Amino acid sequence: MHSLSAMRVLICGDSLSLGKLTGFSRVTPLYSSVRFICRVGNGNEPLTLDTLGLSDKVETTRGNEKNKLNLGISTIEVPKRRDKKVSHSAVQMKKKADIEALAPFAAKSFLELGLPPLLIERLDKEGYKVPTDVQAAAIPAILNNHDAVIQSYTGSGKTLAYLLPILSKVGPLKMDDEDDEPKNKMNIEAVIVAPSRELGMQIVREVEKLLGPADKRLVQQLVGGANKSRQEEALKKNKPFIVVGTPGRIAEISAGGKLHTHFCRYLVLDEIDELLAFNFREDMHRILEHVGRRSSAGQHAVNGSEAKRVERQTIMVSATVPVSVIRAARSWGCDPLLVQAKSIVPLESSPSPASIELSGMPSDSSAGTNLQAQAPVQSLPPSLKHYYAVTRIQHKVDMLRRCIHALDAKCVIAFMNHTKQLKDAVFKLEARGMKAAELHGDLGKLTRSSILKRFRHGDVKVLLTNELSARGLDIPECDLVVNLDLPTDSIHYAHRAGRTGRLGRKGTVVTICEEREVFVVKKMQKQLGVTIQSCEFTEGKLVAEVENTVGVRRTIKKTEVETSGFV
Ligand SMILES: Nc1ncnc2c1ncn2[C@@H]1O[C@H](COP(=O)(O)OP(=O)(O)OP(=O)(O)O)[C@@H](O)[C@H]1O
Repeated sequence: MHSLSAMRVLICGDSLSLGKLTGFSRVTPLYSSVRFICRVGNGNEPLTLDTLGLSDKVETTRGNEKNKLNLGISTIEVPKRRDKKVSHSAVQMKKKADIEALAPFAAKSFLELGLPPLLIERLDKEGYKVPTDVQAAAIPAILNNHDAVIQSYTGSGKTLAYLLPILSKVGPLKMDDEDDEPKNKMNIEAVIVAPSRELGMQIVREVEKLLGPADKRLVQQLVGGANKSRQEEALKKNKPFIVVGTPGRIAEISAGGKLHTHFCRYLVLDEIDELLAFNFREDMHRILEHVGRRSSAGQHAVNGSEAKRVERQTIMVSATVPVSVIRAARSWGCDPLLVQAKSIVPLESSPSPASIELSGMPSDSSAGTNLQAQAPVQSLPPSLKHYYAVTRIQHKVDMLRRCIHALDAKCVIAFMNHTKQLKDAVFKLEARGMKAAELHGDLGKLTRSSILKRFRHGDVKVLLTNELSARGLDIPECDLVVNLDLPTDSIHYAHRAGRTGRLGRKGTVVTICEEREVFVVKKMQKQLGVTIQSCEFTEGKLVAEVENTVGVRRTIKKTEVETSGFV
């Protein structure tokens, strides 16, 4: 039997404005709701990536006891938005029915999550048999119409965590009982925003895979750098129900009147903390104001009154969720939930407990935008091994080469901070017989995608790149990430590092730095809650230094490191 162990009541109507956060104007929720959450023990073992034959040792910051709890979520609509009070007993009366809507963390198959048969068939065909933890948590929450912030470590399957519930409700794979026709045939039903073209195209490919060859035209990419007129023609001709793009291009086509998103049901903001960056501000403003918004009379505001917002579902996603995201989510969404692997909690009113737990450090309650103070403790895959090696600046590329040999790495991403240095590093590696290529934003879209293709296919062994490639890129074969320049903070470290060790695979991250930079590595180690070991590359081997319990340094040869499972 389930036993009720906790209940919370949350009244919607956050007074925090987005303008305070990012300079955007306020986004007003259309309605208010009271949502209550009942945790019940279910006695089942939660699903882990072990069931996929992959390791998953990450625990949520809420502790083991809470990880074993399941969560029932439900919403009672309340007529008035801000000040209507709902009695505790009314919430309790609803409680029993809501327990039915538990997120099945222990799901062993996609069927258990309530996905439609056609979609499950497609998943099966593509080799997706078992949901990951974050998918098992997020899919029921989104299917139950909740706004959500999805946070879990890099490579844990967040893309399908939001795509699957959306494809269950709209498009050709949707459930039988869903409306057959969108309210307006020209209308887009889901908009997915990503901060880079590469990530946008990767999401498009994922949707295309699931839709299959016959229906893949029903997803349209709207990424920058590509031909805008062609994108507009495709929108008109193919009438896609879902678009995926970068903020600039989506906003541009929308402003030109070629993208009809007023009736849109879903807005997904992938890599939300990156989308909050200043350079996206105006485009994001337009997207948030237009997607899923319409006036009560057709498309226009009546008597100058502000257009009302329809019940758009807003889903925000990232491996790192600093306070700025929590605040934006409260402002843009309606009673958003924080969905993590094996944990669903409401984003409660300030101070923000979620971000405190994520950081493992006290929250900056003032501006809430100090990313460096918000360490992404849960953002790194558990399978990753971290090292740093000290050298002089002029020897960094040579050390990279020795590092690749020592680890016998097959597919390497090396990060530098300045575009100018990339070419030089490529030249040095190629001169030593190592296939390398540079990837950065100054290259054209076609060049970028052709380089990525060669890298994915193994024709290029080392990809030298900058921050452009740190977010979201999924190259499962990548077995080594090297920081040739230090990332700006621990959040950037986490996203760079997350290009390897995806979905439980082994991966190694090596930061090559100067002696004077070691303290920064130590600081990131502390913020991230991982061990970044000092190492050297000698005689073709990685020689790691470990500190024993009494603080005396000793050196272990690579063979020793291997036996203890470090590499
Ligand atoms: N249920 C599943 N079974 C098998 N493979 C899966 C499953 N879900 C996702 N994957 C694969 O796992 C890999 C990582 O997924 P995805 O890119 O969505 O991770 P992510 O959490 O979004 O990472 P990041 O934070 O870096 O963006 C992809 O190759 C994806 O195809």
